Amino acid sequence: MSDHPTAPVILGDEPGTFPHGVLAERHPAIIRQVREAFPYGPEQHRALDALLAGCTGGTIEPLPADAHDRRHWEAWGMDAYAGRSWYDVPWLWSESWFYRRLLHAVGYFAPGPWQGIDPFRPSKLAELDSPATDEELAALDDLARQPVDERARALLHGSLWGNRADLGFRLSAEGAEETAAVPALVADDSERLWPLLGAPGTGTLCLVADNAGRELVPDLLLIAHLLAHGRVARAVLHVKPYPYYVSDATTADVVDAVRRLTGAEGAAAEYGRGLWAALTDGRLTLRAHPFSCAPLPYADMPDGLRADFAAAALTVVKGDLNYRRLVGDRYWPPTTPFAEVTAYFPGPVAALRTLKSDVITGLTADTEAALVAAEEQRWRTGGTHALVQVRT
Ligand SMILES: O=P(O)(O)OC[C@@]1(O)O[C@H](CO)[C@@H](O)[C@@H]1O
Repeated sequence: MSDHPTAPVILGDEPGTFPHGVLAERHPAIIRQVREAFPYGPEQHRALDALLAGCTGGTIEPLPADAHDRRHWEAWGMDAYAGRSWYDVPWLWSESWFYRRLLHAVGYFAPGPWQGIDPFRPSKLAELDSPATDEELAALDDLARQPVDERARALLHGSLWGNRADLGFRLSAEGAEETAAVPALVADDSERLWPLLGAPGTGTLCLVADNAGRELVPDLLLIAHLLAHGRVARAVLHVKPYPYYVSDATTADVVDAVRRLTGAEGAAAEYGRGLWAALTDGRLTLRAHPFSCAPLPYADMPDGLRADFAAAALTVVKGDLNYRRLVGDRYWPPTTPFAEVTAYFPGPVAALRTLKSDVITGLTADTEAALVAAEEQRWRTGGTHALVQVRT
């Protein structure tokens, strides 16, 4: 990273910027949505009121002394940021902190009747049960007639564009439209991805999942296809240990998605049965590492997680937030080489992401110029562009 060692870390302190809008508007909207989703009691409403006041105008208050994960948060910077405004600490940190505090407010971690109740489950299920999901599953019957490699390419693109289905993003992206002036894919290394899987039937694919529902389903279809055709021997799917960024996938969401597939008809059901069998016989394993909800970049990952990624032939990292964590949540010059900012990653890595925040690396100067000419800086956050970037 020699050329760009000091790209500024993104904070949320500047009114009018995307990060400020997330803290000042998106988080209050999420609190409203969660209040409406469940008949929470007075204690939870009071805690949500306090969170609303704190996250929009207050300071960071440490977790209670008996919080089960206090040790993690201490290691992740809680004591250093305590007493500071949510807007003045790294935006990545304050966003993660918001979801941790929200779960505290609704009693997600405390022993009692609300323990383990995902406040985002109603919206996740609504999406999984939607007619749009039916249509996507029905389309798999046509895809089944394509050659195996074509199917792999189509499923990769399904997984990529599935990342637009992010329920938090949709809270603030009404009206985002496709634009034809510049290509939808701002970087496309997808043909470099396949050889990294190694000799058929030998390698392990790690997939770091992002959203549940209409993103997780195509992620699972891609894994099912690669396993069924012996393209990889094993797959490891990393999910979140607790609800996060509204629609991020947890183990419960994987189970819901696989059941949605097995309960469908035709090719979709076949994929579902393949996934069920792979989970049962250990070819597909799930991981829910605490660091998956950490407010830090992957460059700071602990050794256990590092070993997991090091053992994979390829790690596919899905989505916008994971991209921010992969390259570092900084205002990089857009032409900063992706390979440089991911040089620390312990093995080959591919990012599949639709662009929903300011962070970007690995563009050519021509692509950046075309994007700016057509859209000024809106291409960074509109969710209408995507990328596939690979570091071998
Ligand atoms: O990671 P995902 O689901 O693709 O996107 C998450 C997201 O909606 O949330 C963040 C802002 O809160 C942004 O990084 C991005 O826009």
